[in-house]
Amino acid sequence: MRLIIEDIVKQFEEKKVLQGASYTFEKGNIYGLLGRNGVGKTTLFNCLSGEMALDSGRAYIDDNGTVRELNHEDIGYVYSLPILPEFLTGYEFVKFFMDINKANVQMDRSIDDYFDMMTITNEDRHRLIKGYSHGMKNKIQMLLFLITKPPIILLDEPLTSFDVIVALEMKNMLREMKSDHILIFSTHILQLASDLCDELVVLNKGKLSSVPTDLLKSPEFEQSIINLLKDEAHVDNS
Ligand SMILES: Nc1ncnc2c1ncn2[C@@H]1O[C@H](COP(=O)(O)OP(=O)(O)OP(=O)(O)O)[C@@H](O)[C@H]1O
Repeated sequence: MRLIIEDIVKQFEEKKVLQGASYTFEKGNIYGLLGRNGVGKTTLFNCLSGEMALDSGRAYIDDNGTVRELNHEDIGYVYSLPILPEFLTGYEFVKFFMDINKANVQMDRSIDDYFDMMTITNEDRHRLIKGYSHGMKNKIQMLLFLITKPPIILLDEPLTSFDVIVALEMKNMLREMKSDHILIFSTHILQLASDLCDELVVLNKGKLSSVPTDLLKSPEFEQSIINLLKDEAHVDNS
């Protein structure tokens, strides 16, 4: 399966953000989306998830030669600031989520199995979400996608709020999930990007371009990325 985006354009009044962004993402890979503050990473995710309309361009799925338009059910979106019902416990919310999705989803695990996978303690799962830390809320969002298994998962700077132990658990989980999904996450942490990603994609001047894979593990990685983000010309090659 591939997610193909072609010439996506999005602007806010006079502000041009995405200016013909094109890229092909493949199942089985983790992609790191890099770009300077305000370059349009969240805007790209909002366009792909259907939360924002594109001005022009197209996003579609090619599933072994069968082509169809992307729809919102294909996407799981982990927001950098999670939006969850704070008046429910984690357990109540996940139970509710499983109930409303039970017609479409294979329920092969119990609610507790999912909490166990996310290493959320028994005590925490029965506390109100209101008292959860940012990282715990992110975990709950991730948990929802373990249930519905959308083919494409977008993560907007998700791992920044996790402590080192949880970040490691999440990294391992993303690695385990990747064979069945396209995972794209935005980050400003270069170490995380080089550690976790199979491919790095840079958003600069409204366009997407790939970072050569041999750079990922090289000692010059950080400096090269910094040069790339400073370099205005490289986007013309995308
Ligand atoms: N709904 C909106 N209305 C007007 N302008 C917007 C809207 N959403 C985003 N923008 C503008 O579009 C540009 C891109 O914003 P976006 O949040 O996508 O950047 P980003 O790459 O995710 O940034 P950061 O790395 O700082 O999180 C910014 O200039 C932002 O102010």
